[in-house]
Amino acid sequence: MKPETGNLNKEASKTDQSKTKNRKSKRVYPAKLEGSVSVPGDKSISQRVAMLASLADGTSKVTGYLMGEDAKSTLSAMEQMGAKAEFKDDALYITGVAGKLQQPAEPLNMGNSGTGTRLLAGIVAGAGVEASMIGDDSLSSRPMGRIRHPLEQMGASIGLTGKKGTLPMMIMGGNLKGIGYLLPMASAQVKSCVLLAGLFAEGKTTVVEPRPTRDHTEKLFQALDIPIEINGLEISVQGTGKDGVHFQARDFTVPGDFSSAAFWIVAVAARPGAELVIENVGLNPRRTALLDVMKRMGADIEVTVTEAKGDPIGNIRVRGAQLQGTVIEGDEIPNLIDEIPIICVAGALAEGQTEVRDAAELRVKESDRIAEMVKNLKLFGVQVEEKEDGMVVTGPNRLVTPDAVIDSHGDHRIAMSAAILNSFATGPITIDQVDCVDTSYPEFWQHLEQLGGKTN
Ligand SMILES: O=C(O)C1=C[C@@H](OP(=O)(O)O)[C@@H](O)[C@H](O)C1
Ligand SMILES: C=C(OP(=O)(O)O)C(=O)O
Repeated sequence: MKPETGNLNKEASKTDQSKTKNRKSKRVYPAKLEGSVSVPGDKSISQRVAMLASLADGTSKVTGYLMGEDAKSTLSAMEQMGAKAEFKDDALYITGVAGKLQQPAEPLNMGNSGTGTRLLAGIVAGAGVEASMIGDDSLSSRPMGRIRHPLEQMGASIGLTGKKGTLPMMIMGGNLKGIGYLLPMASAQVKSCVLLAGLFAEGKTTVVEPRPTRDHTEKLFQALDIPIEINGLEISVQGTGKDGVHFQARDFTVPGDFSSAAFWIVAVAARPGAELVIENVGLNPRRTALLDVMKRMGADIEVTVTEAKGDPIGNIRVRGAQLQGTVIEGDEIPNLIDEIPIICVAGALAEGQTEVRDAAELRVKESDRIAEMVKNLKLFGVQVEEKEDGMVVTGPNRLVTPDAVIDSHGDHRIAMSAAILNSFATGPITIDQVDCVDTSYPEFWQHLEQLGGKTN
């Protein structure tokens, strides 16, 4: 995609086919990683901004938008429904449809993005446009029944034509009514889907979460003056019903993605003598539980807040140490859900046991992240025991690069975790299917080299 053109549709429809057929691989060498880096824009926030700015009345200037595949797919889908997106002077300008989405002429191709699919399903159902959604192999194996259930309670009709409640998905909505919904799992995607549908519905929609999850949707509603009430785990939005959705465009700054920073935090925290600064990272407290875990494990971490208005943004300084094992469970899990693969790498290097519990959701991410991490850790000689809802890693382990190819199974976080794992090992490793890294962190390999790594 040429950022200048702003027309993302054709690119998005290309992503899937090329993703499954084009199995790019990377050879990654052991290295001491250190220095300073600035990670690209937050994936969760970028996608929510794309959706809300596309619904708004007027043009929003967005700085720091993630140019990763997931954020591009979501923006393309919004363009297919009438929004205009244009890149100019390093910023993205989105002109919204003032609440009136157009019927897309073609299926919305969501690529690899669970967030894009589930959140946008709520908007599409609420807005009453008829649309179908498709995605790549990984996305087409992920559960969508979790959004069908509440959306159908609100009055939409959701067809899932995949074998097991999976994509392709047909959405027919409109004239929704507000509901009260107790979320069966801690999922910011399901919460956001219901709140976004609720925005269009007649009456009030309330969701209750079992554990606190990332609150970017709520924060963006507040920033856009969309009435929302938050009482602990209970969140309500007043739907506009027949009056239609109306809110004014505004400018957004997307901070660096903490989940991308996590790879470098662990790479340095687990290596005594290494030092790193990561700049301009989003520090929303529902995203940064990894920092608490790393501190518990003995890492030396210093956070400097550079922007305190709204969600804090800041710099993270990490100094490496010999880590100690810890237990990660309960309410902490949703606030580090995407960081668990890389936490398991820290566990392999830590003294004693690192135990991950209550994380069965990992089995329905871009891959089964429990099974894939256990398999990869074992290949490197790590002592690890798989559990239904997590794993127990016993360390410290001397990591030996296996004489095997690591398959990412199309999962960006598995590919990046394997690269960091091997940075502590004995020789070069080949990681297969690395193109998935572009979904969240297209600059990852370049940054790995900038920090002293070697790849080819
Ligand atoms: O709402 C979001 O932006 C996300 C929520 C989480 O998924 P779940 O809601 O499925 O837990 C997370 O894993 C995903 O990377 C992004
Ligand atoms: C699970 C993830 O993303 P999504 O669900 O949006 O595909 C992730 O980025 O780790």
